[in-house]
Amino acid sequence: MMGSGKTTVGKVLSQVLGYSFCDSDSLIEEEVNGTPVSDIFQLYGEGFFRDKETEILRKLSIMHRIVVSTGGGAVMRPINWKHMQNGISVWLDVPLEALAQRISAVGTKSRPLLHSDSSDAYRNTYKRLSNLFEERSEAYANANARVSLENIAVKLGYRDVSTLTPTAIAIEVPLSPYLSSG
Ligand SMILES: Nc1ncnc2c1ncn2[C@@H]1O[C@H](COP(=O)(O)OP(=O)(O)OP(=O)(O)O)[C@@H](O)[C@H]1O
Ligand SMILES: O=C(O)C1=C[C@@H](O)[C@@H](O)[C@H](O)C1
Repeated sequence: MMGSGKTTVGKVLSQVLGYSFCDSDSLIEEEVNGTPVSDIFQLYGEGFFRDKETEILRKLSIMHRIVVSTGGGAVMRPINWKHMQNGISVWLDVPLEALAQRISAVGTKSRPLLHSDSSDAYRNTYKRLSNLFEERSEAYANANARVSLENIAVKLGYRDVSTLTPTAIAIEVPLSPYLSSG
């Protein structure tokens, strides 16, 4: 989901593994001459963005030793799963309240599916995230692994998921069954 920390945690994970890191949104922006995602949506529409996203995921899927942060909506196209299944997919499951807090703190301008001029940024963001999550939760569950911030917080004895650092989250990604020791 948007704001779940895919980029932040993904970068830490790539450092731990000694892999390179790529953010699919950034690659799409580069391909459209440095146009920000929000402008791509506005100028060319979501369908254009989604086609670029699929093409970028296809290219990334043949690369090795790389951690990819995808856009939160990539899970909705079956063809994207075909590409993602060349690697190990991880669902970073963050409570919607925490997502809405993070996103409304920085504003929704760069996130076209959440943006509104509502005066109550938290409530608006929470409502839109809830709708998106309802549409997507089944698709997220296709991931090879789910990393639940709520579960990590309970395990570490924290009351609030916002106390969890990106490193504490990255080390909970259950990759050992997939990585060879050689
Ligand atoms: N564990 C964390 N603790 C505190 N803040 C965090 C944590 N993880 C991410 N953040 C903050 O939340 C915001 C969103 O994080 P990030 O950009 O990594 O998410 P994302 O899943 O890549 O989002 P998007 O898909 O919308 O680009 C950033 O401001 C980031 O600094
Ligand atoms: O969840 C989504 O659908 C999106 C997430 C962002 O990373 C971008 O890919 C775009 O804003 C759409």
